[in-house]
Amino acid sequence: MRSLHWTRRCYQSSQLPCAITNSRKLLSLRVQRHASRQSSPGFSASGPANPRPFKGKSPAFDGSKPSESPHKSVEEDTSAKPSSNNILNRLRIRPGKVILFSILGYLGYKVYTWQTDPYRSLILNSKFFTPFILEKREKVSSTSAILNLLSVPPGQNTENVTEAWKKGVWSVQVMQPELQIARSYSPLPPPEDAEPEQLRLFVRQEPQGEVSTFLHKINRGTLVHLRGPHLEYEIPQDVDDVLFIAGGTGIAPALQLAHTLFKHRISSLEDGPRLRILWANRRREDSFKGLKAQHSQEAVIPRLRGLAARWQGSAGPQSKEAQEDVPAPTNQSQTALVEEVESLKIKYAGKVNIDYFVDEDNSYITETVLRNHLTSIEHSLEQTAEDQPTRKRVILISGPEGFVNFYAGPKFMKGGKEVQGPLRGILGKIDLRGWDVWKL
Ligand SMILES: Cc1cc2nc3c(=O)[nH]c(=O)nc-3n(C[C@H](O)[C@H](O)[C@H](O)COP(=O)(O)OP(=O)(O)OC[C@H]3O[C@@H](n4cnc5c(N)ncnc54)[C@H](O)[C@@H]3O)c2cc1C
Repeated sequence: MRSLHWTRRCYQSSQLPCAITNSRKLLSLRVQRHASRQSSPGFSASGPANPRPFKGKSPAFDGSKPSESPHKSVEEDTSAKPSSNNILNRLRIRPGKVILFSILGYLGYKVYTWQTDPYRSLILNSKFFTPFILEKREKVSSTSAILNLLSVPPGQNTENVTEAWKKGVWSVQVMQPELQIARSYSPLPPPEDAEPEQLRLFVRQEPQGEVSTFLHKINRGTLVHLRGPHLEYEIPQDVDDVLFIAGGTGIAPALQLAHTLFKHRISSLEDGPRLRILWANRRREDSFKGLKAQHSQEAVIPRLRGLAARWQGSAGPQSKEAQEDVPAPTNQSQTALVEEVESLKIKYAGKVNIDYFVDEDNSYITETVLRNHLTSIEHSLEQTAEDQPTRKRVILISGPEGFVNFYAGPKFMKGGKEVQGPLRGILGKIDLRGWDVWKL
């Protein structure tokens, strides 16, 4: 401000040489001010101003390291704590690229594990639901049908299903796609000419039952999703006698067991174990043209009528519509399932025995019936085998929950798992002497 004042005074007095001298003074003053700003105390709060402000060497000019620069204190402070950005900057990698490569790497890993997952090639697996196509549905009675399912795509690995057939009784879960709920079903043994990728389910349609109704309503060609196999009972290798008490669709595991015992376990029929099946149905049509029930005389006892109602459990009475659907017995042929059951007796003559019981005919599996069967098995063994005390014997019960409870007592949930629970019911009253019992 002082120099400007001088300059103005000089012009006002028209003293030009004075003005030139003042301008020179002003210019030199400005240069000094600029120099002092360059060596500003802002860089060094307490230290003296740079004694050689214009002669200071810039690293850009002489190639010396940043530490030799007059501005080094600031640069050292920022590089002392390297941030991830600094590292990426030094490596010339942009964060966007890192994210992109991470996603690509993850997707690559997923594709690799999916390709090499042993479950992927299996027809069925216990982890995921896999698709099958409904090829055929054969009506067995007014309420039940056999569904033929084929795995898609064909040619998949059937190893685990073959293994399940060798072990014993197993099931698959079927998914109802809209409600996303699943129920268990026991596949029927494959017929002689069956494709390995084929599974057959014997399903009774429960009134208001979600999954069973879905399976009875879908059209041929519909995809059905299955998960399994789930082993329900591994048949002991050394079993000699099996008594199988089956209620309704509970015949499916009995046929599985026969398949395992006689198809996979024995080298000759003579060495094979003996299987006796007691099959109870509510309605005549379910086992029509099976052998006449042997115990119908004692079934006339009125008390027994109540027993059937007890094991029928949750299914409740048949609807009027369903009753009208029942074909007249005189026009009926042997059902597909009875045919299969009967064929066992022919194929494995002397080893397999089947008795039918029908509520409508007042024939029931009573305590007396059970006692008689157990006695007759023991009696026949006395005549055929000397080592009978060492024989391995098993009683299996399969059917609706009420049926199993009625004969052997309920199963329990323990620690999130289903356990057998104590033996109760009719079998709980009988001295079983060496027979093991398994509730399915
Ligand atoms: C290991 C295993 C193997 C099996 N194998 C077979 C097999 O081979 N074949 C077979 O047919 N079954 C089999 N079952 C039974 C099967 O899993 C189902 O329980 C059966 O099909 C009924 O299922 P759902 O979904 O149709 O009936 P759900 O919907 O579960 O209904 C069950 C019952 O409750 C009643 N109910 C449901 N909703 C209502 C309502 N709103 N009001 C009143 N009542 C109602 C229905 O009437 C029905 O009787 C097996 C079960 C197990 C555990």
